[in-house]
Amino acid sequence: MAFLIDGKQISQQVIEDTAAEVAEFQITYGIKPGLAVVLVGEDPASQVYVRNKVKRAEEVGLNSIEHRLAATCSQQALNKLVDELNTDPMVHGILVQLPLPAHLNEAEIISAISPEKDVDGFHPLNVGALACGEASLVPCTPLGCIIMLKTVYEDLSGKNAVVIGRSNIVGKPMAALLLQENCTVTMVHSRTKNIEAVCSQADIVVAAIGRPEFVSAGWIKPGATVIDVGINAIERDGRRRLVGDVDFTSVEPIAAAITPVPGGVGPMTIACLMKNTLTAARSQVLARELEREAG
Ligand SMILES: Nc1nc2c(c(=O)[nH]1)N[C@@H](CN(C=O)c1ccc(C(=O)N[C@@H](CCC(=O)O)C(=O)O)cc1)CN2
Ligand SMILES: [Mg+2]
Repeated sequence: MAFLIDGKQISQQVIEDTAAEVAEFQITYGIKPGLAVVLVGEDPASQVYVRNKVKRAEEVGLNSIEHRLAATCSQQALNKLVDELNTDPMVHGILVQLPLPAHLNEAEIISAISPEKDVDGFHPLNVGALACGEASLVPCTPLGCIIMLKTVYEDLSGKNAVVIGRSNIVGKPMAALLLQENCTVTMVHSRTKNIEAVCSQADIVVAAIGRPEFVSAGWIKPGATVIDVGINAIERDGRRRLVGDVDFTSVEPIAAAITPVPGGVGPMTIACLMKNTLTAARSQVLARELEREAG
């Protein structure tokens, strides 16, 4: 039986640590770090995630600001809101919930967010900084995966890690972070040949492909650690269920450690957003102090 990497418990610790640091920040600087969450439209899953983000932000003591725009809102209106948030000194972090309705250009909006307030770590400047090993604001889901992996391994150096999926939100930044931890990293995707054989060599498998229960027992080396980023709603036995990208039932007896779905990576994503907001607030306050000193 594998060790269950408990995302709920680990995320609670991240939340508590961040709350303590937020309280200290407020004492030192006399302001609360501010997080603005922008939701466009009424996608039911996005509404749940945004509600949870706002709830967690309040719990850690952030100044939480929520903006809701209609699904029909124009690119111009969304750009205008982002511009206003960029210049608002009470806002240190800006998050635009994805996916956006199809008529809106996601890349343009992500690039419009000021890089120092980009708590999702999706802005091209932050992506570049991560590639150079210099990032401070890194995407929340991969950051959460690294924190979970560090509860299993004291040192990730030299581990063979395979990342399944090459999305900008998870796969690519995940590979960059694992590389920063000195793992030997392989990325596999829909065009990879012998994907199963590649995965079965891995000490660490991170599955982020968005296909329910795609990774099965034959893909996993006995004793490997499996991080399941997938959140897929399926119907089984007439009931709606959430399953990951990993076939938990067949993989769990083979792996040494595994994340469950739900209760694994998901809660870590939200906890890391709180952590990133504090990081962003600290660096903005420091930058302003330096500007003042320079006159
Ligand atoms: N701007 C962003 N958009 C999206 C991101 C993101 O990081 N930034 N990630 C995902 C959605 N997401 C956060 O936004 C997210 C997804 C899932 C969870 C979560 O806690 N899931 C629970 C199960 C929830 C349920 O019951 O439906 C779990 O896994 O236990 C948190 C955050 C895409 N968009
Ligand atoms: Mg992919």
